[in-house]
Amino acid sequence: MPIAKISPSLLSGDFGILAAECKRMVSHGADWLHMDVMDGHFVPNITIGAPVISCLTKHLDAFLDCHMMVSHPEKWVDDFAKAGASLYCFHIEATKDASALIDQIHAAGMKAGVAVKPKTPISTVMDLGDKMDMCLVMTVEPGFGGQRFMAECMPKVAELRARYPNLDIEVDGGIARENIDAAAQAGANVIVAGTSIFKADDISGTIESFRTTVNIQQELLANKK
Ligand SMILES: O=C(CO)[C@H](O)[C@H](O)COP(=O)(O)O
Ligand SMILES: [Fe+2]
Repeated sequence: MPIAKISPSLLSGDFGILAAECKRMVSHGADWLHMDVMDGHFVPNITIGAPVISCLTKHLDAFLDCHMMVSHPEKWVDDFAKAGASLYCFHIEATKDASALIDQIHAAGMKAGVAVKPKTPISTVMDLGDKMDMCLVMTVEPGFGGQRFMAECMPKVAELRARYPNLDIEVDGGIARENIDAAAQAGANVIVAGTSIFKADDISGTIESFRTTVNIQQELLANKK
């Protein structure tokens, strides 16, 4: 049974003090740290690249969940591996050979994730379930934080969970206390949240409530089988 992993999105943090923001999230109970990498081409925004990850890993020892919103994801695998990224999650829409790219990521020593945009059918990644380490089902159009959660993506999570009971399934975009139940009931166990965590009055309590909700639902799903 996959356990909850809460991965705050640093996109909502202060990039001027990024290492301190990462440490702050870990001190509040974050399991992973979600790093949104945007190239201004795959998505209409630019954030950070491998040099920033490389600087960060000198200051902290944390699981870096890198969400690669980039065209040509094959190009950056070695740079991110050298920089100390833990998980390299590319978009299925950005590559012609996802299976070969997963092999490349594994050979470089990272875990491999595959992301799908809201309008991309889950069938595009269904056969990769035994090969990838994680599937990211986007719940907003990638590119910006602070958008509305798209509940209509939940059937994709449920379909993937039904076929792969042990796969890490991540949801990303607009996740908050109001919709964590829907995400967890569908079967998501890796929760990305930027706005709702960074803006919370009680950050530790928010992270803990996401974790509890996911773990309860995972147990229910496991007992249903
Ligand atoms: O991938 C992303 C945007 O493309 C971010 O991870 C995501 O939007 C998280 O921020 P928020 O919780 O504020 O929506
Ligand atoms: Fe993301």
